[in-house]
Amino acid sequence: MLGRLNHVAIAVPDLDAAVAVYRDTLGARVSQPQAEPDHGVTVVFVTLDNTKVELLEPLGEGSPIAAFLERNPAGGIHHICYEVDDIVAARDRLKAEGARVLGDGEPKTGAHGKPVLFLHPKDFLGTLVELEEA
Ligand SMILES: CC[C@@H](C(=O)O)C(=O)SCCNC(=O)CCNC(=O)[C@H](O)C(C)(C)COP(=O)(O)OP(=O)(O)OC[C@H]1O[C@@H](n2cnc3c(N)ncnc32)[C@H](O)[C@@H]1OP(=O)(O)O
Ligand SMILES: [Co+2]
Repeated sequence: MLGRLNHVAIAVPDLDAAVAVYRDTLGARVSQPQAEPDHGVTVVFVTLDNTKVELLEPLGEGSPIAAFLERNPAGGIHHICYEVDDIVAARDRLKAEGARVLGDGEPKTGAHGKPVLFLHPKDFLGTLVELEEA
């Protein structure tokens, strides 16, 4: 079911400071910040040869990453995103196996303009998993 690793996401308290670390200290290619109000985050993508790193800063009230940053004030790895060919088929298969799909269970449009879903970290070895349709 799983395809490529699309991105690893890092939640950060200060996006400008995080961009400086990746762009200036690590010498990586970084995108412009992209507000994603439907997801409660602002995103910057770091493009690597084989995958991406997604830097996430909370946006607005009730951001889904707010509690994570309260527990990890310096930031930390927040989720891992895998590509799937058919996100609805993947969701239905995972639900049938007892995995919890977060939110209302319907795919939302993610930062790449493609459908995404999130799976509960307690069902996946303590790691929040995002699925993105390839
Ligand atoms: C930009 C769009 C998109 C893209 O295209 O890439 C994105 O990436 S959007 C990214 C932000 N959106 C989301 O993360 C949506 C899905 N996430 C959620 O709904 C919530 O974050 C959550 C997973 C339900 C957790 O919310 P929280 O408020 O922290 O809930 P709890 O406090 O009840 O936590 C329950 C339990 O799970 C542990 N936890 C929480 N977050 C993580 C995590 N990121 N990784 C690992 N474990 C996590 C938390 O510690 C609790 O554990 P216990 O204390 O042991 O109960
Ligand atoms: Co993501």
